[in-house]
Amino acid sequence: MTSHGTTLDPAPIDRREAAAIEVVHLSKVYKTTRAVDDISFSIARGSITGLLGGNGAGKTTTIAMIMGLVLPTSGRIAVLGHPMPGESAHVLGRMNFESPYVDMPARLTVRQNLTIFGRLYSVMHLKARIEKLASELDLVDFIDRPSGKLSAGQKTRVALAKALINQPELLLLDEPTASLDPDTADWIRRHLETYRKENAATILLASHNMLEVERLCDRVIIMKRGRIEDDDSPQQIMARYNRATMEEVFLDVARGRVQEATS
Ligand SMILES: Nc1ncnc2c1ncn2[C@@H]1O[C@H](COP(=O)(O)OP(=O)(O)OP(=O)(O)O)[C@@H](O)[C@H]1O
Repeated sequence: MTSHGTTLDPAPIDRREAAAIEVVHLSKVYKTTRAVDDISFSIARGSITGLLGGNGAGKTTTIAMIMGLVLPTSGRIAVLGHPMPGESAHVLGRMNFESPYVDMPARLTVRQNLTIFGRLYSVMHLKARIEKLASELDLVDFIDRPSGKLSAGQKTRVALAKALINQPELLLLDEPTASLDPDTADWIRRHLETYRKENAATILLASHNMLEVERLCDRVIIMKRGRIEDDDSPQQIMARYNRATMEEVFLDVARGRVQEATS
C-alpha cells in the first residue's frame, strides 16, 4: 500500500470513514487507445486535489469514470465508500460535476436551467437555493437571460451554480477556469476554497493552470499517457524536481526531463 493507499475494501464497515474517492488499478481502453493505464489513488475527504497532465493524458476519462459516465475496461472505483458504477444511485445525488465544455440548453434562461438541474437532484427549497447561489455567484443581473447569451465568465459562474445546486460533498471539476480572465478566474478559485471550507467538501479538479494548482491544491496527481507520473503536495513535487514553480515541473514532465531528486 502506498502512502496515499491503494487498497479497496469492497464493503467498508463504516462508509462515513471511507475515502472520498478510491481508484484501484483503473484502466480504460478505447479501441486502440489506452486512455487510462492502471492508475491507483485515494482522495481524502475535505481535500482539494489537482489532476494534471498534458493534452490526452487521461484526466477527463478518469473523471468521467469516477462520475460513472464512462465504464472502466478494468479496475475498481469507490465514491464515498460506494462501488461505482454499481452503487451510483447512492452517491450521484451527493456529488456534482462542472466543465466549461458542457453547454446548457441555450434558449432556457439561467433560472430555468438551474431549476431543471435542481429538480433532477430533488433539491429541497429550490427557489431559495437558486436565490442564494445567484447572490453568492453574482448571477442576479442575468438570471432571467437566455443561457446562450452569456459571456464566458458569466457562463462559468452559472456552470458553477449548477455544480453546487445540490450542495455536493464531492465536486469534480474539469478545468473550472478555462478561458476566463485572471480576475474572474481568481474569483472562482476563492469561491471554491470557501465552498470547500464551509461544507467540508472534497474537490478533484483537472487543470492546465499551474498557478491555480499551486494556490488551491493540497495535492497533485500528474498524469502522462494514461499513467500516474507523480503524486504529492505541490511543495514536495517542486522540491523533488528542484523547481520554483509547478509550471516548470509541468514542462519537465511533458518533455520527459529526468527529475532531480533532492529529497
Ligand atoms: N470517446 C473516446 N473515444 C476514443 N478515444 C478517446 C475517447 N475519449 C478520449 N479518448 C482518447 O483518450 C486519450 C485521453 O483523453 P482525455 O480526454 O481523457 O485526456 P485529457 O487529459 O483530459 O486531455 P485534455 O487536457 O486535452 O482535455 C486521448 O488520446 C483521447 O484521444
